[in-house]
Amino acid sequence: MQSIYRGAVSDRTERTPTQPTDRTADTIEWTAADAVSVIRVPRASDDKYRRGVLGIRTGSNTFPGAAVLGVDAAARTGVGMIRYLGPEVPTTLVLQRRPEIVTAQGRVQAWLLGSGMDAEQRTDAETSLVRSALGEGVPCVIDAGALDLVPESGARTIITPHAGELASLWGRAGVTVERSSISDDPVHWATATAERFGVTVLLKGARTIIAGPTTSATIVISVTAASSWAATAGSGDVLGGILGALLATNAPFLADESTDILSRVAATAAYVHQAASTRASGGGPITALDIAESVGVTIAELLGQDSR
Ligand SMILES: NC(=O)C1=CN([C@@H]2O[C@H](COP(=O)(O)OP(=O)(O)OC[C@H]3O[C@@H](n4cnc5c(N)ncnc54)[C@H](OP(=O)(O)O)[C@@H]3O)[C@@H](O)[C@H]2O)[C@@H](O)CC1
Ligand SMILES: Nc1ncnc2c1ncn2[C@@H]1O[C@H](COP(=O)(O)OP(=O)(O)O)[C@@H](O)[C@H]1O
Repeated sequence: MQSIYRGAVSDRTERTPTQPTDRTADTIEWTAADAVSVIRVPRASDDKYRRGVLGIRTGSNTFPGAAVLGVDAAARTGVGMIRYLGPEVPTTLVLQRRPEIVTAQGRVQAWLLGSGMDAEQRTDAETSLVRSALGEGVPCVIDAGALDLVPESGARTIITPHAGELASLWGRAGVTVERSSISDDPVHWATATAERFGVTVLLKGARTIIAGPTTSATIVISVTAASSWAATAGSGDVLGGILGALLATNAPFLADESTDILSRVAATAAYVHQAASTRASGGGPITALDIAESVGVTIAELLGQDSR
């Protein structure tokens, strides 16, 4: 199996940061072989629970589509079961699209939280349900409208902001930073955020950057999109679903709270997302749902390239 260190150092930065980090980051570009090393193929001894159950609290009556997109992408990434536990409107739409989804509460191996939520419109009841998920001690993906709760999250958390959401996260912590500053130096800001908030950061963009919080794990990972057709509404909600499914299926390997593994899982989600976008696009325009629909065949092709 290829090492994550193969593919090597593309930019080594030593800088005086504007925020408290002095970490020197070696950035590697994630490869198909790296992604394959993280995708868990079901075995004869597996059943739906052994494969992993993903809990999803996403969507709102304002943004129900985000829930459908994330659920669809997670289902196509491959997971034993999805428990979708959201508001009424998205629940109806999710079940119309995917009757496989379970809407009853129960144990999960990972949570996907926040896509399609609006922190300012969230009810107290919804906030307390998200808090309760964060408090369960299972690995979590925090996206979009749950990012305000990052300071309350545990160690095994991956956050998936775009540059604007990351600027807001720092703003709430009392540090003003422009969205454009983050886009101009995503490696720095992903690293600084991971250290400041103690979470694994997947900073979205044409070049997605993944950084973990530990000072010992100095590797920062990049995933560079082959084209920009994926810059379309709901594309990030699809990424959240892919990541949630990969997190749930890798849950047995996350028990040691290794943040390095979280970075590998996050990078694989970004890789699968960009590969599925490329496959769906074929050089032309795509919708977010097109990306989700091509995830299964994209993973099959990745596994077919594996030389193990
Ligand atoms: N199908 C679904 O259900 C979908 C649901 N989605 C869900 O929506 C939620 C919000 O996520 P988001 O990333 O869209 O908004 P957000 O982070 O608040 O950034 C807003 C920034 O954009 C800017 N801006 C706005 N309009 C602009 C314009 N025309 N041209 C230029 N700029 C413009 C605006 O700037 P302003 O207008 O204030 O100057 C502000 O800076 C989230 O929960 C997500 O999951 C999405 O995934 C989409 C599909
Ligand atoms: N210029 C670009 N080229 C390629 N991919 C992009 C580009 N801009 C954004 N993306 C990708 O598209 C997705 C957008 O996510 P996000 O900003 O959360 O949108 P949404 O909230 O509409 O789902 C991310 O996966 C991001 O990496």
